[in-house]
Amino acid sequence: MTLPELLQLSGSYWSTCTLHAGVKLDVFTPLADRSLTVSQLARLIAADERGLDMLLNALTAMDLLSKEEGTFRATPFSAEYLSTTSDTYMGHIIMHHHHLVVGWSRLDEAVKNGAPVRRRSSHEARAAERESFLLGMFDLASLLAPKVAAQIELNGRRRMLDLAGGPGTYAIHFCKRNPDLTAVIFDLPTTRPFAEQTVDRFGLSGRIAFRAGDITTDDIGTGYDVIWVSHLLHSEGPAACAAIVAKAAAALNDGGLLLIQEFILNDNRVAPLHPALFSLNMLVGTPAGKAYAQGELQEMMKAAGLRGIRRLEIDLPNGAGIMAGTR
Ligand SMILES: C[S@@+](CC[C@H](N)C(=O)[O-])C[C@H]1O[C@@H](n2cnc3c(N)ncnc32)[C@H](O)[C@@H]1O
Repeated sequence: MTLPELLQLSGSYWSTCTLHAGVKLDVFTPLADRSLTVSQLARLIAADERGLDMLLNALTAMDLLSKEEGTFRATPFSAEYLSTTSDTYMGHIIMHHHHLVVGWSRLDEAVKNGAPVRRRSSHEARAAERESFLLGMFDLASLLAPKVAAQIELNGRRRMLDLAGGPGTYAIHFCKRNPDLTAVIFDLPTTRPFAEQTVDRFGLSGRIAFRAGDITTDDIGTGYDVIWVSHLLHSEGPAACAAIVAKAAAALNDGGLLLIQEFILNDNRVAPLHPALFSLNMLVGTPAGKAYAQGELQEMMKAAGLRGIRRLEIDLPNGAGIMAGTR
């Protein structure tokens, strides 16, 4: 690393906060299909003109707006991803990132005390935070689930459990891809409205049911041909994860397939970068969560009595990977 790169890294949260403010104030939606002056937009979103002028100029400097003759307009890119009117709006995940900033700013405390410094997104979030978290999961998973579902052979498998499935994005895409498949999304009771709305939007309410419960204490049912566990384990400590994997293995039919998607660390735990940082995200936000190394996941699956444990050859961003094992 060079010194300019170090200083750039240190101050890069300024750009992050500028993006978050733009999304939080929803400046992109009114600018998606027309140009407005600062005063016009300030009236529309009830903001101070001086502050908004600075924000819009900075967003223009960041290539998220264009400015011509004193009027601002969204770029085609920001109209596609940052306008609430777009089907590919990414604002929920950006607002989820925004809610995490306060916790990250106290990372040093979490490291000193080994304890979280913010509310847990899945269990303790306020309504607006829960919405950004769950719909943000939908934003992210929607980019990957069609590709994942296309690369995992589920021929002959009829019943899927999407364990901690959140809004059910993966259950939806696995069902779309496999016409004979039905699915159950298991998640906390507070997730139900988000999952049911999403499933309904895809016209799959007849094939995908929601089952409310806490994986650490409640029954998840039995008789599944495939169980998909995506981005759950990192929120729990090793003992709880081993218990979850064992519970999932026990809920499979003989020959059933367990699939675990996580941000997976190499066994020396210093790479890839995203899982290494994600571990810290779990430190600030959960009592015992962390990113797991591939060897740790393999051990949990082996201890649960699974066979044929392997990492699927599916190329995913951010160090994500999918482990598979058969009962
Ligand atoms: C990071 S999200 C992942 C959602 C989805 N699996 C995906 O990959 O898009 C984690 C999900 O686990 C759920 N969850 C966390 N702890 C849980 C628990 N103890 N019991 C049931 N669900 C839980 C959360 O509500 C959330 O929907």
